[in-house]
Amino acid sequence: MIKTNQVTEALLKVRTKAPLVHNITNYVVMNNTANALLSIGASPVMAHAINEVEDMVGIASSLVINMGTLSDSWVKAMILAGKKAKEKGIPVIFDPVGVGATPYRIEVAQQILKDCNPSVIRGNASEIMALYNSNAKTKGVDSTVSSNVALDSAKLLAKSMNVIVVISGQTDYITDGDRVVCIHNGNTIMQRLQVWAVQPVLYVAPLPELKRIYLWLLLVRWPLWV
Ligand SMILES: Nc1ncnc2c1ncn2[C@@H]1O[C@H](COP(=O)(O)OP(=O)(O)O)[C@@H](O)[C@H]1O
Ligand SMILES: Cc1ncsc1CCOP(=O)(O)O
Repeated sequence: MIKTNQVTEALLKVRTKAPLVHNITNYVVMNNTANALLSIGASPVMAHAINEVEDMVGIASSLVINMGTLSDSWVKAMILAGKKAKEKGIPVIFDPVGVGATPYRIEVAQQILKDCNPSVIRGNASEIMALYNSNAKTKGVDSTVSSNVALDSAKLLAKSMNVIVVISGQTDYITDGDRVVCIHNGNTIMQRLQVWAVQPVLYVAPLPELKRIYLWLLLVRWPLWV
């Protein structure tokens, strides 16, 4: 059971410390991601140059890896940054956008899982199923099944990798493999627009108050984050 004061304290910590959040994220969501982080009091930075990602991780409080728009140099940067984050002991939040759609995305996602040891994985149902079972196929960046269909895969993935897995969809699920938290406030209009979830940590200002719980749960579970 999450207590209200834990939630308030976590949010206050973010506002007080304004932690630097290093994002390597796709071109589609980049701007919304920065604004969402700013609106909760964090300090975002987007950096994907191979020559600087390790230094940026060196001064960051967490690293977000979103593989929405991939290229070889971006993948190299993601791996370098992820390894450095692991070495430094800061959380890595992984959004395996479109995994299962192409062999390249499956290969990259598996490499990130192996090398970067994420603390949180956030995806839609198809992505979570494809991450757990690389034979599962997806169509693109949107899910072809509803979020409850992926719950077993999410739990098994969470248990086997010791991560928190978040499935977004009509109902959002958050699991550590044993416990499951459900957030029932989806709206089909949101499915028709890009970047509502943006990142695992970024349910913020323009959304209903309930969405913030999503963020708080993650912060409470990962106090090191801030
Ligand atoms: N099928 C759906 N029905 C109702 N709401 C949905 C549905 N799919 C997604 N949503 C809402 O949109 C939010 C973002 O989910 P998703 O589209 O998977 O994120 P993103 O666009 O970042 O990939 C969810 O948390 C949920 O509130
Ligand atoms: C349409 C599209 N194509 C590649 S990434 C992307 C957006 C994905 O958004 P999100 O990172 O919120 O899943």
